[in-house]
Amino acid sequence: MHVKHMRTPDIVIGADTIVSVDEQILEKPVDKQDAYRMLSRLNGKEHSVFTGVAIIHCRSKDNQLEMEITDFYEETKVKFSELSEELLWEYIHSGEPMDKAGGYGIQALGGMLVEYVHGDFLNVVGFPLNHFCKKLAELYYPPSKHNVQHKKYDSIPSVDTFENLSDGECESSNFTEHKVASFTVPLENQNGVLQSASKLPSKILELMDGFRASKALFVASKLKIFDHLKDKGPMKAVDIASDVGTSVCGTERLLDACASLGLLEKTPQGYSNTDSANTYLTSDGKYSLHGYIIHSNDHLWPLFTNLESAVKEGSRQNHRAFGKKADDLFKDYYHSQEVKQRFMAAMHSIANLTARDVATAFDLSQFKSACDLGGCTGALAHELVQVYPNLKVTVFDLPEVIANTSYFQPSGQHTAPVTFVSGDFFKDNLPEVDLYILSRVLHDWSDEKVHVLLSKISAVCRPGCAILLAEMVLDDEKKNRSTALLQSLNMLVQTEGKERSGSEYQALLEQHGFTNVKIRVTGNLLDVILCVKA
Ligand SMILES: C[S@@+](CC[C@H](N)C(=O)[O-])C[C@H]1O[C@@H](n2cnc3c(N)ncnc32)[C@H](O)[C@@H]1O
Repeated sequence: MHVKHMRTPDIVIGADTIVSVDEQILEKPVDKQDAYRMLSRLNGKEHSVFTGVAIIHCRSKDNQLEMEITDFYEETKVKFSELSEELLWEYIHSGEPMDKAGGYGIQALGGMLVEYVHGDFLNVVGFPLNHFCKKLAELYYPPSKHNVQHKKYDSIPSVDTFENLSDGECESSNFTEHKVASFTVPLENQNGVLQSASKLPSKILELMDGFRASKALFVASKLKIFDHLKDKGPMKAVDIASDVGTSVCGTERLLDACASLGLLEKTPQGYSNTDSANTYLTSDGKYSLHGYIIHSNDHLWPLFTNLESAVKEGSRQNHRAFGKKADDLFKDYYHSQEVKQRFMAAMHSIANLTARDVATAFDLSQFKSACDLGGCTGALAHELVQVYPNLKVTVFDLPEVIANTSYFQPSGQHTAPVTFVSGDFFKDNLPEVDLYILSRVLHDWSDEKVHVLLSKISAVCRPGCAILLAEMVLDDEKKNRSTALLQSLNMLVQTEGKERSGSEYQALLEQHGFTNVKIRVTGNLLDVILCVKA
């Protein structure tokens, strides 16, 4: 680009921090409910998005041009993806700010909300640098038609006009190298006429790539790359490889893949964690998903490899994936300390992420005692006693689990009201309490076993006492967000249970004398059902 021939202009950028969507100007951070409502309205529609209002003063000297651009609106059309609650909440929980240029973080996780951009991608990100540089270049050296190439980028989101500003001299500018990593061939033929690109089934291609993307995330997590980069400045691939003990060429490719997926930031100085990698992918954060990612890699991946057999046979595939068939999945998990620890860490990470929404879905302040049956590490129990300081919570789980809970206890927290009791909820006596909690427990079991468990609870539960279920609740047509329906496949490959609809849970509960069944869809990974013993 020709800008390098001129003096550095004196540039003032104004109002760059306003993002306006449908004449709604977002100047302040919005809370997640507002964000949810606002984004829901964009579902599957095309919208004009105006961002990056620039006021530019260029002083000229020595025969160079003086320029002032005050009105620099550039209209860009953005098509928002078919938004599912799952996507929205994933995004909202990512903590991406809503209040500044690039307001919905389109260059990072926000990109998943957007199907395509007509116009200038950078304009949606914030200051329309692309157009600014183009205008400067035009003013100094009007471009010949052949210098303008049209490219199609397949990064998220798809962008249909992202002009190449290079003139050949700067073809490998940092920008083209780092921000726009993947694209297909130029679409202009020799006559300067755009060839029509065949319409790509982007959704399908994305799904075909999905397993590679998952595996890249899993391997980077296993190698603790996100831990390694936490709280550090950018690092070069060669240094990361040497610290982690991996090959330089393999590490570089993995890091580039992670950067393209928005998990890492890549700059000329090296690779660093994105904010969401720091929050969710390092192993020690409160909301770390590390445990579940490792479980997904080591346990779920081999099971999903046998999905075809699971579908043909309609049953779990532990014997094919791991060469043994235990009576139930928990015997599989608890046969070795390593597998048990991994499973508990996986449960712990999801429980931490969901506990606040589960605990607050209903007002539980009337209950004085609760028992979290199959409560595992006690993550939900600890959240409950934070929210309801007068509630005493007992975590009831198999002896192998209870013996292993100390590792997962929060430090520096008042933990007195949570107690741990070991037992088998199918066989042993259950504690007498006001509220029985079953979080991700019923989905592990067949209707037959669910009846056994519910009848045991019903027998010990006094009138007015209650059951709280936390599960991914399907809707009656089973047309939920994909997370829930993929979770259904998860249950098929590894358990005798299944995800159920609200009506199915209601019918099961009512058969055991529980009435007034209320369902709250939280928007988090788990929904909540409360019912009372008549
Ligand atoms: C899918 S995990 C859910 C853990 C936790 N409630 C959560 O939501 O994170 C199921 C839990 O049920 C426990 N469990 C399975 N069978 C059990 C039994 N017969 N008696 C007591 N607990 C059992 C498991 O050990 C495990 O902790």
